[in-house]
Amino acid sequence: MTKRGRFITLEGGEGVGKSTNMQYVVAWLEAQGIEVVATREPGGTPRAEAMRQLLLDPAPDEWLHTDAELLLMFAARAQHLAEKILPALARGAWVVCDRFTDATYAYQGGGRGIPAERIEALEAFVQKGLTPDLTLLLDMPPSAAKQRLESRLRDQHTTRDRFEQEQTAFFQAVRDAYRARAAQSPERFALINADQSLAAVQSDIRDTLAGRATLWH
Ligand SMILES: Nc1ncnc2c1ncn2[C@@H]1O[C@H](COP(=O)(O)OP(=O)(O)OP(=O)(O)O)[C@@H](O)[C@H]1O
Ligand SMILES: Cc1cn([C@H]2C[C@H](O)[C@@H](COP(=O)(O)O)O2)c(=O)[nH]c1=O
Repeated sequence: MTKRGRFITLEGGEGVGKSTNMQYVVAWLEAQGIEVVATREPGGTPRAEAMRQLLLDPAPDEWLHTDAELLLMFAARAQHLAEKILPALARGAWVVCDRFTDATYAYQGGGRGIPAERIEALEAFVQKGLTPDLTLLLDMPPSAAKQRLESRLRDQHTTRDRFEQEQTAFFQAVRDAYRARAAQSPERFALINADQSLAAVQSDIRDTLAGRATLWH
């Protein structure tokens, strides 16, 4: 019988380095001879990416109800799980995902103030018990991450999406919620100090991947 693959997620606020370090994680795992499926949320499949457009579109004259935002996050997740994540894990591939349900607890829970019980109900309905095997939480103060984000937006000539337009208090609440979740589940989370050189961050990530016994047994 094929052994189920592992599910690794990267989490953290805006601009902390998730996409940059995602590439590092994928390359490191592939160097160990592992088949890796790299993906992201919201999105990861064509229909889920269409939902991402609705969620991130800053459309200045329109608003999105917070309950609609929450439900769309889980609708995109249901599609992503069925079409991509679950089949990959079943055939033994490892899935590395840029954000997953911890982002919902942090942004819709911490940021928007939606009660955790409502998120838990949707999580149980959509995920049916699936949780990541390891979550790398890239943590740094939002003020420092904002500077990185702004320089990336300048370099890439892109504009802020709907979440990136939020104020400092929102991002502080997101960070607090992430840290609280990491403290509740230390066996799943690795808290990585993202406020250091890229080489130092990647060294911490490498040590975490190599040292997490639950991934390898
Ligand atoms: N440790 C680091 N030190 C300095 N700059 C970094 C570091 N890590 C990433 N960066 C730079 O910071 C910017 C943001 O990084 P990245 O896009 O990977 O963040 P992100 O968390 O994926 O952002 P988002 O939340 O918007 O998806 C990029 O320009 C990247 O090159
Ligand atoms: C999965 C998920 C994501 N979000 C937010 C967080 C970010 O602002 C965007 C995604 O953009 P990124 O540049 O790809 O990080 O979506 C959220 O609010 N809730 C979620 O569950």
